[in-house]
Amino acid sequence: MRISVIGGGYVGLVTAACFAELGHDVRIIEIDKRKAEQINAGKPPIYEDKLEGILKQSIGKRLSAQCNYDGINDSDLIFICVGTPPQDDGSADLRYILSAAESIGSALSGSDSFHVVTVKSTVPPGTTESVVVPAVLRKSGKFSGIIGFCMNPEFLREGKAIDDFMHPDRIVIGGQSDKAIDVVKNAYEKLDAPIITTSLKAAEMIKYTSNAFLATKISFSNEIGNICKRIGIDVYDVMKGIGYDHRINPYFLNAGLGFGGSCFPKDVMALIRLAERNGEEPILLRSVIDVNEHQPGRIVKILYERIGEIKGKKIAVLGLAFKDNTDDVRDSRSIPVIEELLQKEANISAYDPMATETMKKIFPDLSYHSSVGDALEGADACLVLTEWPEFSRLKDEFNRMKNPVVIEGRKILSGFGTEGVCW
Ligand SMILES: NC(=O)c1ccc[n+]([C@@H]2O[C@H](COP(=O)([O-])OP(=O)(O)OC[C@H]3O[C@@H](n4cnc5c(N)ncnc54)[C@H](O)[C@@H]3O)[C@@H](O)[C@H]2O)c1
Ligand SMILES: O=c1ccn([C@@H]2O[C@H](COP(=O)(O)OP(=O)(O)O[C@H]3O[C@H](CO)[C@@H](O)[C@H](O)[C@H]3O)[C@@H](O)[C@H]2O)c(=O)[nH]1
Repeated sequence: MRISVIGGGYVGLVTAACFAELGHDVRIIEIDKRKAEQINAGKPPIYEDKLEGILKQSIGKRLSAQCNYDGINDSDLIFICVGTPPQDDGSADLRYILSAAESIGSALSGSDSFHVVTVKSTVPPGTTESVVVPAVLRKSGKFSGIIGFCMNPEFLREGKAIDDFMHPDRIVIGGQSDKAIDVVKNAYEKLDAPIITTSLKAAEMIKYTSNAFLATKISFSNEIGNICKRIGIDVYDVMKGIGYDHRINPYFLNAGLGFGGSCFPKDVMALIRLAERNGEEPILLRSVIDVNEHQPGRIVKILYERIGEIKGKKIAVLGLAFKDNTDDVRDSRSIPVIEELLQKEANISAYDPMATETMKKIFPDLSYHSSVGDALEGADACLVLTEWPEFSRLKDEFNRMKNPVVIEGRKILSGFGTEGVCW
């Protein structure tokens, strides 16, 4: 099958690489010339496990990137994977979606064959119908039915994106017609996963609901963790105890600094705005955000309780990425922690296995180190902010600190009597 993927960012690149791996001919349209060149050189602009290997195998054969929309009228299936960042009020900014839809429409204007335009970006319910369909039809000069429309949300996690794409729990396809849905189904035919077909709007809502539910589990664990901390209970024991109940399950119950990344905070906020605009009071979703906003401040409060005045002290910060196995720092929980430490005039000594360069764009003046040991040298305290597995193996490195005060965001260290933010 011939597929075009609009947007060569995280989701676009992973989607394109995986479809190429599944044997399709894939063209990426990425307006950022530098990114398109990097992709064509087999160098992913983002770090993602296994991505570079797949890219190198496919590029120039079944996969290519370009900056314009030329030739997409050859494609049976076109995926829109552009960003939907938050606006100032938290609602989703749909300008990239609109612009991509208009460009697709113009590019399809001369074509006589059937194409399916599929939104993979996370968009508020109603967007495909009210923004994408009219823009594509207007610019192409075609009628509904000549072009098919689907919405196929993506559930990949950064750091595990290739495996998530290739082994999904389910594939959700919302569509206007069976004919359009069948084209999308065919693209995935080599994958072994249940396919759920719905309306366009329901598919869009499934994505927000999935992220909001997972974020709710995390905020719930954090609230229980905060109570546990007060009364001397390890919340990780408690969550293990409830996670064996199959109605609950053990996933996404890890308490700590809360959820970061480019999806959960933005998508829960967008859902809140959607509810409000439709006259609903999203009481629970607001609490999910409230709990999340408070977690980073807790680690600084514990730090103050342990070492007193923070001004002028050397604080080692281990972990900058929003989670392990990525160099992505978008909405990382380390950002509010570092901001508060800087406000209190701490000297920050930072280390991350992968995210130093990305974090330098936000905090250029921190003292960054290339090893944990160097970051810990002479430190008055250490905060562990990201759940990198390599931190769980740390031992002698802590001997380089001035004071053995180590406070963890997530429970990954063992055997040091370290303290956690909520246990
Ligand atoms: N990052 C994730 O893990 C993840 C997972 C699932 C879903 N999503 C959703 O997928 C969407 C994309 O997220 P992302 O993280 O890949 O974003 P991103 O910002 O990394 O990538 C978007 C890319 O689209 C390009 N672009 C913008 N307008 C364009 C246009 N008109 N034509 C061609 N290219 C254009 C940008 O230059 C950028 O490279 C968002 O809606 C996001 O919520 C993200
Ligand atoms: O028990 C947990 C699990 C995760 N987190 C944090 O939650 C955030 C998000 O983690 P994760 O979901 O693993 O990463 P993402 O790449 O943001 O993936 C989420 O967001 C994507 C974009 O929408 C979806 O596609 C995925 O299904 C969804 O898991 C990170 O800050 C994690 O540290 C916790 O605090 N506790």
